[in-house]
Amino acid sequence: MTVTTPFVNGTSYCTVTAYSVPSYKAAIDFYAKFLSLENRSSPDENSTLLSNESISLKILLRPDGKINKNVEVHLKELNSITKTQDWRSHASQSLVFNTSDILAVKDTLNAMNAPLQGYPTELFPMQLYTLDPLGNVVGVTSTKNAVSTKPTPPPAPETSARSGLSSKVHSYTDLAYRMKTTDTYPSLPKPSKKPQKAIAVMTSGGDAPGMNSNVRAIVRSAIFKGCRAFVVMEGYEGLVRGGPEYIKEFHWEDVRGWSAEGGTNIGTARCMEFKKREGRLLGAQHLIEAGVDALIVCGGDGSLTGADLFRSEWPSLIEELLKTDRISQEQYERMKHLNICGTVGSIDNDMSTTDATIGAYSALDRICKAIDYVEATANSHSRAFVVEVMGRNCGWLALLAGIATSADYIFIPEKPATSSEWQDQMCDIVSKHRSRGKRTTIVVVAEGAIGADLTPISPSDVHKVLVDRLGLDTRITTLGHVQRGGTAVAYDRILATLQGLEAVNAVLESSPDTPSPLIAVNENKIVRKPLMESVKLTKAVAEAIQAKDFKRAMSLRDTEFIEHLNNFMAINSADHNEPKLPKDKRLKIAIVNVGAPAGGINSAVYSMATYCMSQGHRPYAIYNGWSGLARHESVRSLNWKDMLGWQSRGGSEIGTNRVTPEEADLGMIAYYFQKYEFDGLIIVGGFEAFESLHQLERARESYPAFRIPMVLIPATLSNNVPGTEYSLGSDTALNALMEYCDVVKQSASSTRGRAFVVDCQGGNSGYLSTYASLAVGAQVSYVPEEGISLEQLSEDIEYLAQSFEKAEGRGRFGKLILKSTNASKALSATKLADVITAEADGRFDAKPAYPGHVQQGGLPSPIDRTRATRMAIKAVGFIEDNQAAIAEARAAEEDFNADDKTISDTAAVVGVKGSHVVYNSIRQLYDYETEVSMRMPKVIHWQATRLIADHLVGRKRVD
Ligand SMILES: Nc1ncnc2c1ncn2[C@@H]1O[C@H](COP(=O)(O)OP(=O)(O)OP(=O)(O)O)[C@@H](O)[C@H]1O
Ligand SMILES: O=P(O)(O)OC[C@H]1O[C@](O)(CO)[C@@H](O)[C@@H]1O
Ligand SMILES: [Mg+2]
Repeated sequence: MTVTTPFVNGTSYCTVTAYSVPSYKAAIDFYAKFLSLENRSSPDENSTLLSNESISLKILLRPDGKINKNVEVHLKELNSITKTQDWRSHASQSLVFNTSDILAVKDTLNAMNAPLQGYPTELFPMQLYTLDPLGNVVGVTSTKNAVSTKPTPPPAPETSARSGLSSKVHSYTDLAYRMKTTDTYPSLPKPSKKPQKAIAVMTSGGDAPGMNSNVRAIVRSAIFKGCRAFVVMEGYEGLVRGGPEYIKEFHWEDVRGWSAEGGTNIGTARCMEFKKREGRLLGAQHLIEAGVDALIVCGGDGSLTGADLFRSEWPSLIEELLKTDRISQEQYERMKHLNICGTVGSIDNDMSTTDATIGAYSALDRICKAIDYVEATANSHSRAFVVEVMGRNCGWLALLAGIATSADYIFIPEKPATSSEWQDQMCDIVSKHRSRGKRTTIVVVAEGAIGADLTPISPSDVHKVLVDRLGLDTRITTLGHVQRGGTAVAYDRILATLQGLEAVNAVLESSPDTPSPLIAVNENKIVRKPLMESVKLTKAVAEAIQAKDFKRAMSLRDTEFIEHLNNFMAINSADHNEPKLPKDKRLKIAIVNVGAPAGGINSAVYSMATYCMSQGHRPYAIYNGWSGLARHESVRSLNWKDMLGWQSRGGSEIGTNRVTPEEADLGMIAYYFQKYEFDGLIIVGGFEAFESLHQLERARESYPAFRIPMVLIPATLSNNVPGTEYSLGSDTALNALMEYCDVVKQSASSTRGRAFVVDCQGGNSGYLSTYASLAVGAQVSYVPEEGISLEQLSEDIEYLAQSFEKAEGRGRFGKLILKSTNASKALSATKLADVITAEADGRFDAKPAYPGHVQQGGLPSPIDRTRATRMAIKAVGFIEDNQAAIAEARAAEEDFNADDKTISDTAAVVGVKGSHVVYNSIRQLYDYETEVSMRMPKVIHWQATRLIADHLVGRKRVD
């Protein structure tokens, strides 16, 4: 090791270079120790890892004795300097090294001329550099040991348990780092006087992608909470059969790697016996025999109806079991109460009170991909396709697929029509589309589609009409079980995981008086709903349909379902029908994309424009962002035919760039706004779009043209726009990254002891890494909000090593480490992989992997497409609703007061917060809720998700 330490009293800088250090951790620790300023030391950006075993570290002090700002920022990256959680404080904090500190350094240096903690003296030659006030080196004095500029290799090890380290060095490393040797897995339940809870999970009904994530989360969370975890194999069939073959205890390792697997690994069935009391009686007996006192059922409406019935019957079932001596008095006493909880798993999305069921978005993904494929062949032949999708009693899949693929017509059970009505309607819209130049026709038919007289409508009925009445060359495609196949999309993995955790909490918290809960999701929030009422509501929909009370059926569906249906009808009719609004209410609305491309941007433009047309507004696109407008007057009114296919296309059809209005030319932009007489503006994009809205809002005082309602639809894979928990594109990116990780993980699994460090995009936001790590079950994720603390890194390496050790004999499992690019500028994924490999010391190795711009995704995910439609229509609604507020102010030229809250509220961000869609004024967001220099919201909504991701893989946090 070579250490050079230039400094003079009270002046410029102090450099430490440590070469050929036997271990990275040793180098850092040595460095910290020798400065005697553990809390203030850090390498700077020039830190280089020379090889697996060498590192160069440097710290700079400014002439005024303060640490250079870069270094300050860097402090959080390589050593959590102030041990504070608030990483942002580093950016503004000045850490002052005063003269006495520097003298202390000098003394320490001198003291270190003696062998330090096992390092031979010759490894620590030093120099004092004398600097002029500008920081130039004007003199060099060598200390006792002459400096060696060449890296000196460490001495050969004498004896060591770990190759490459001398025994002394080894002990130094261990001592200095207090290497964690504790088991990082949550401990299994310890014997306790209190009876341990035993929680069982089953999957039931049709399998759904994401069920495995649900089971994994329930098993691990139950164990983590000191309970025993059981699985019931084959759904209710397993309960009825009973015994250890069907009701099995599961351990932590039993669910390893399950997130990336489709279907359900614990089996499912449709069990007729459970529908009879005798079957349920057997089920109760078997549960009691296994000692299970809480049951979590992951299934659809049928399964949860069964669960609800089971719980309500429980007292009478156990009474009977006791009376007939099938259980003991003691078992009876212990099991007087059965806790039941539902996590809704079904591709149909047919359960009331939840926005989504586990598996529904995966099935939608399969459907949209299939329709996207069909679209190409349909276009080539100018054909019509009738696509049948699943959904026995629920049209959600057909409806959302209709929106996401801009299908021409859909059939859903909730909105039946008489035979002549649907035939006329379908033919009318299809022929209008055809006459305007559309070469393809896509009609989506839900499996449960019915006419007003309740007779089923089959794909061949539809086919016949398209052929007979319109003469279209028509084909039928029945997607069938392909829709349930494959691995879960990120949303389902995450939803299933979060619901699993909440289900365990719910059964542990519930008492005999609490109604059984169902774990639901409303917008972005996991919530508990009463199971019985949800089941009742769901049944009521089917009953209303049977009673031909379709209005009621629709009113019983979630408001989001109704919103989607109205949206579909509006964008589908575009300018083909008489506009809804009277002439005096019709507006000129502009849309512009700002920032990097993100999945769903085109869908937003398409939906905004078609919805505007249906309302009677005139939609305009500003091409190529603000610079396009300022330089080339790139404004065009959007017409329907030009946008064909945009709903499902990736990238940005109207072009985008990062230039803000002030950078482009605010004056010119205002001039064009005035020229085109825009009544409203929709900006779609990420942080630059956010900045743009802020600039335009602030410029209202000087430019009357901006005194119009303006709204931002957040769209960026970084998901860092203040005012929303969700930005368009973040789901597409998450899926792209997740699929990449699945592939890389598979490769890692094929090589013994292999981990991959995956470099993730997202700017200063760790959202993508965090959610991807939850979706793929990554062992570790590093994000900019936390940086990479050396202690944590050290802990993680040991934990990974243990984790590899534990996986031995249980099959091969590759491990993933997800690192946001900005989590550390010094440690790229490559360097991090090298450091980890060196520190793992032969126990495993790490390789870097760079998905890069693949993360922007190809085609937008169905979630991004359908949310884009929803947000675009909400954005147009915002512009309509705010006309009056701003029009008045506009008229009062003289006294225009941009600070008036009514006025400033007319420039807002539309976003999702918790369980609501909200509009937040840009002023409020920019002034109070944004860390502008970091391009981040002040409050990160997903902090808890990081802990959950860690918790589910058993990663231990150092602080
Ligand atoms: N009314 C009921 N009483 C008792 N058990 C029931 C009842 N309804 C359904 N079950 C049980 O739940 C199982 C699954 O129900 P079903 O086939 O309706 O699927 P599901 O849970 O609705 O899921 P999906 O619709 O996604 O396939 C049934 O096979 C049966 O064992
Ligand atoms: O796989 P099975 O038992 O044929 O059931 C098919 C049914 O299951 C579901 O996929 C889920 O309920 C329905 O959409 C479909 O009607
Ligand atoms: Mg069902």
